[in-house]
Formats: sequence, structure tokens, C-alpha cells
Amino acid sequence: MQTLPGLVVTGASGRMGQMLIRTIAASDKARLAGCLERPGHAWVGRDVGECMGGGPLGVLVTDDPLEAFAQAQGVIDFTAPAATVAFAALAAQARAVHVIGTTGLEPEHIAAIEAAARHAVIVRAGNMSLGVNLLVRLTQKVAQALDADWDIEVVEAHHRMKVDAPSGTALMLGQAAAEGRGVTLEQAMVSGRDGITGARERGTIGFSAIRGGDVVGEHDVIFAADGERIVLRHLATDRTIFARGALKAALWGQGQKPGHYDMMDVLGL
Ligand SMILES: NC(=O)C1=CN([C@@H]2O[C@H](COP(=O)(O)OP(=O)(O)OC[C@H]3O[C@@H](n4cnc5c(N)ncnc54)[C@H](O)[C@@H]3O)[C@@H](O)[C@H]2O)C=CC1
Ligand SMILES: O=C(O)C1=N[C@H](C(=O)O)C[C@H](O)C1
Repeated sequence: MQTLPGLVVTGASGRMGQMLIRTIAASDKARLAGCLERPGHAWVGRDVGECMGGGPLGVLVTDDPLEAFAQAQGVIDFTAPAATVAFAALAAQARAVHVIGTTGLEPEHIAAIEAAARHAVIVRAGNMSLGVNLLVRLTQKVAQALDADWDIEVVEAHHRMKVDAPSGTALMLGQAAAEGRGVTLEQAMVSGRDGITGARERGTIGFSAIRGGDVVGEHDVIFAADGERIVLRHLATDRTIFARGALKAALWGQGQKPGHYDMMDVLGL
């Protein structure tokens, strides 16, 4: 019998880390090969199942990424930009598929990830759910069908602990709207209006962010014209949707050629 692909989860104690560990542990398609946390974190050296308040899973949390990645075929990474850039180089060195869910990446982080993807398979998306990736396609199509008489606004809401704005998903949706309209997002983007802003500039794509409570993730793409409005909406109510997508990406990546892929590639959308 062939051994199942072994996956390492980085940021093991995080909201997504714990969800990923549960999803992999329950899967019959992959096995949990390692769990990583920051040096000095209270979970390091302990069984991850017990840290999460359940029975032992037989995997000790480590703070050594090289040692963990060397044992694995895939790394699933929902952490923070600087950590993700470091993990991209190390996962490439270990020839492990690197699935990146981390958001808030700046152009220099993305350039470093592109460099690592010359030698390894990287799948990166600001949102790993099927629903959002489908919404991205729909947004592109609607934007393509409408002219600039239709103002485009992306509105997102997330829990109070989220550290980046606009969300990775909002940026994916904005990018899709820009592509549909035949402009670049850099040109069109207006984010976080405040004060005497003046009237809305025709053709811009606006972004607004709400932060509060335990909201998992909500995104509206609004197309507003005189006398009518179209609202495309995705509501996430459970983080398993992201974990399932990330697991699918890690399995899909096995045997692919080195490159920087996204969830559209994985889902065939
Ligand atoms: N692409 C997607 O579908 C989704 C992306 N996200 C993104 O994933 C990221 C994490 O989100 P949450 O789990 O809510 O955050 P969180 O703050 O709960 O977890 C982050 C974890 O990463 C760990 N970490 C940070 N630096 C590290 C390092 N150098 N080594 C090892 N561990 C390290 C932290 O200790 C923490 O446990 C965010 O960027 C968020 O936007 C979240 C949900 C879905
Ligand atoms: O930080 C989160 O929680 C989420 N982040 C991703 C984003 O930035 O869009 C995906 C999801 O919305 C949850």
C-alpha cells in the first residue's frame, strides 16, 4: 500500500492552523507529518492533539521548519508574510508543495515567492474556498458585461483579530473586476475613504473594510448604476471551507511542474 502524502501545518496554534490539523487528521487522503510554531511558543515540544484540548495525535509541535519540511510532501501555511517568505524558500529546498493562504503580502513578498516557485510547486490564494473562487469568476464576467456607468465597490467584513485590510479575498475580487473592465487594479483602486473625498471618480473600484466580533469572512461586490444595483455576495460561516480547499491544493500539487499556481488551477475554474 502506498503511504499517504505527509503534510506539515505551520502556525499550528492559529485559527486556521487548528482547523487544518483537524481536517488533515480526519482525511483518508493525507497524513499529518508535522506541526510548526514560532520559537518560544508554549506548544513547542508538546503533542499537537493535546495542545488543542483533545487526545494525542502522535505529532509533536516543532519550531524547526527545515526538520519538519524534510519529512513532508506538502506544507500548508496560513501564518504571516515574513514567515511565509522564509517558508517558501525552505519548502522549495525540501521539494515540498507549498500551499500559501497567508494574506497581507506586499509586492516584495510576492517576488520572493515567485523566486521560490522556480524550483517548487506553490499554490497561493487569498481565499481557498470553492464559493469565493467561483465568485471571482462571476465578478470578472459581470464587470466585463457592464461599462463604467456601473460603479464597482468591494465591501468586506472580518473578525476583530484580522490584521490586514483590504482582505486577500477583497483584492482577488477587485483584481477580477479590474480584469473584466480592462484596467489595472493599481490604476483603479480607491481604499478606505475618509473626510472630504470629493465625488466618486468614474471608473474607480472602491474598497471598504469592517472589523468586528467573530465574523469569519463576508464579501460583497456591488455594481451600482443609476436606478439599479447588482450585489454579488459570499458569506463564510465556517473556516473548514478554507481548510478543505488548502488540503485539496496540497494533494493537487503533488506531481505538478514547479510554478506559482492558484485555486483556479486547482479547481479548474
Ligand atoms: N487564503 C485563505 O483562504 C485564508 C487566509 N487566511 C489568512 O491566514 C493567515 C492566518 O490567519 P489566522 O489563522 O486567522 O491567524 P492566527 O493569528 O490565528 O494564526 C497565525 C499563526 O501563525 C503563527 N506564526 C506566525 N509566525 C510564525 C513563524 N515564523 N513560525 C511559525 N508560526 C508562526 C502564529 O503563532 C499563529 O499561531 C492570515 O493572513 C489570514 O488572512 C485566513 C483564512 C482563510
Ligand atoms: O483573516 C481571515 O480570517 C481571512 N482571511 C482571508 C482574506 O484575507 O480574505 C480569507 C477569509 O476571508 C478569512
